[in-house]
Amino acid sequence: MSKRTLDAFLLPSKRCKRSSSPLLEQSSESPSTHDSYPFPISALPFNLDAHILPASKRINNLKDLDILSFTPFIQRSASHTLFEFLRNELPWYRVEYPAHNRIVKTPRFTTVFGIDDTGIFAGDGSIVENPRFYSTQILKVYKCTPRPIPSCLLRLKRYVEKATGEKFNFCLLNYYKDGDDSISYHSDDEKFLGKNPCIASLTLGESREFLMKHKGDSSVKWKTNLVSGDMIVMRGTTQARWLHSIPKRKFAGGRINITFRKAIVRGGTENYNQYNIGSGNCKVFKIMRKLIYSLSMEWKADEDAMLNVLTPEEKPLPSHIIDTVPIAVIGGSGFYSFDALTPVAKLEISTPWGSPSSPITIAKTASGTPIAFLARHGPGHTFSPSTVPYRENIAALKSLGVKIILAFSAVGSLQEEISPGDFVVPTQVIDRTKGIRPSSFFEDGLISHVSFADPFCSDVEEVIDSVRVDGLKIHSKKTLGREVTLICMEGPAFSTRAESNLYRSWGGDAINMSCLPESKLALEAEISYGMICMATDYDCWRDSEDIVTVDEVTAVMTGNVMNAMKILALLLAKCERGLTKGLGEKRKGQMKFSIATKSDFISKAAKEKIAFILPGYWS
Ligand SMILES: CSC[C@H]1O[C@H](OP(=O)(O)O)[C@H](O)[C@@H]1O
Ligand SMILES: Nc1ncnc2[nH]cnc12
Ligand SMILES: [Fe+2]
Repeated sequence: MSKRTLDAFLLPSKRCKRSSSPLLEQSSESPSTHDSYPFPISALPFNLDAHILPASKRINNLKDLDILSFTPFIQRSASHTLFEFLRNELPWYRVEYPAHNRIVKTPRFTTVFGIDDTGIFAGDGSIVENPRFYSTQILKVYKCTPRPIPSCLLRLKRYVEKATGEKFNFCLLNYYKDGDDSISYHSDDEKFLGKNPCIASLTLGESREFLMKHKGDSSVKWKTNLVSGDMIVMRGTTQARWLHSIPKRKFAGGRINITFRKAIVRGGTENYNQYNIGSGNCKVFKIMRKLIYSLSMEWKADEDAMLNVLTPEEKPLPSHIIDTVPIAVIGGSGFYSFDALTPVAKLEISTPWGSPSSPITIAKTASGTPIAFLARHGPGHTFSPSTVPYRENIAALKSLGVKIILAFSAVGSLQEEISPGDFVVPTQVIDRTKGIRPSSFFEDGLISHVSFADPFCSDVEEVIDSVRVDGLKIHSKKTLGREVTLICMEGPAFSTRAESNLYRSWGGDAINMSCLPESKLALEAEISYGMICMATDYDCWRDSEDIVTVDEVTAVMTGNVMNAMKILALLLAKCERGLTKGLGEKRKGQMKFSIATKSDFISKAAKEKIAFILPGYWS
């Protein structure tokens, strides 16, 4: 099985005939290795030859400005796949360095590869003097350890060199993880680049504004919106006479910028490594990369899902969400962010009931379906199960047009056969919350009594029950041959032994604290809601050594992330396909049978408020 990220998995396979120009898989080249790399860097698993567009436009109508603009240089959809690949495969650094008695924190991730013109890498990775270098300098040991350009970036460098007629020896990359990351006004005019350096800058991922102003006259300005796949080449006196910046931008998703440069002397290598790798460790993305790597190595394709994903469109992702978002994922304990798909926006939504637990992240699958992600307890787990703003969460998702919710939850097992690490798909709930959570959208003289006989949408339940992951036990109506009952308790303390045994005597299979009122509110909002539970412990009914602790819940959850991601990839593909066949429509229009209050008695304010989740009922 070839190596795939979640995005790549959702892209059409070679067998999918509907794709006009898919990224063809490249014959398997080994990863690049070097003593200076923190881990081997994968080769490009796809061939970009058919996705390079070398036509450019020259912009030199302002004084001292000379820019070649390629819009785009790499076709849009291929550029997003490349973004995902580089974000996951490269070692990224958040460099901090001392300057003027303070610590400067670089507001973006960076990484750099290359060596200045005085040195070259020999076949064994050692550095030798460049015989073509005309200086009489004798190669001294570098203070830093230069890193050779890995094969994935060498391929890109060759495309760029061919299109520009220039030669480069460095790839310096910036990763702006979201709109809070930025770079202030500067110019790339270091002496070690020589006079009038040529710098090629390639954008991948989210679009960002690129601002330029003249050094001598700041009223002379130029700006452009750099979209994924675009490349600008700054030449001539551009660096000497102009400054450029990427300002912060609210709600922007991730963007990678690759600059190709040519350093002439050794000082260039020292400088680039000091400011873009630093002396710290590469954090965050190394960990994520490992997770995705091992996940994709073990990947077993769901053939059905593979053949039915839609062709990705050849258009840039919009910087703001204009489409509706049909599918949402709610992450529970231990599942606070959704990194496997590229985020395209972060939305702060306010509802008539207030704000949700966290900003809602929007990502898109390869076929372009937007997916919303919301962390139930907040990104830092700051809401207890009793204080989660459930109404705000469901209302915010509904306002985006969400039809299907896939809700994840960490649960205790109440049955011997459900071991920690197993997944459970509940079909029934017993409410053991204490009435302190607002559990209905209907108030203020607008009364509704909806049937909660089926707390989960049977269509979504069926989809969840249809996916299987090798080595993972899933307990469901199908495997157990009966209803699967979840107890939802108030908490925050876990149950007493007497309670735990009582729940077992009631036929409880699993226990959590957060299914309610979430599933009830989803029903009121006519959203098809299903829950995927991950068993983390045996609660306290079994014997004294087995008493549940948060540490245990977190540890099991951490070990389970890979299974959650695998299930999620399959579920998203199935739900996406299901949308075209009516999945997510089952509860539509159902609420009209539940409203008890006569229309004339409902206040205008109450109608307006409820229209946020049920638009059109009284319009
Ligand atoms: C952290 S242990 C108890 C906590 O875990 C579950 O959270 P979630 O359902 O959001 O995964 C359980 O419901 C409790 O809120
Ligand atoms: N034993 C337990 N009881 C309630 N909620 C839980 N979430 C995870 N384990 C749990
Ligand atoms: Fe720059």
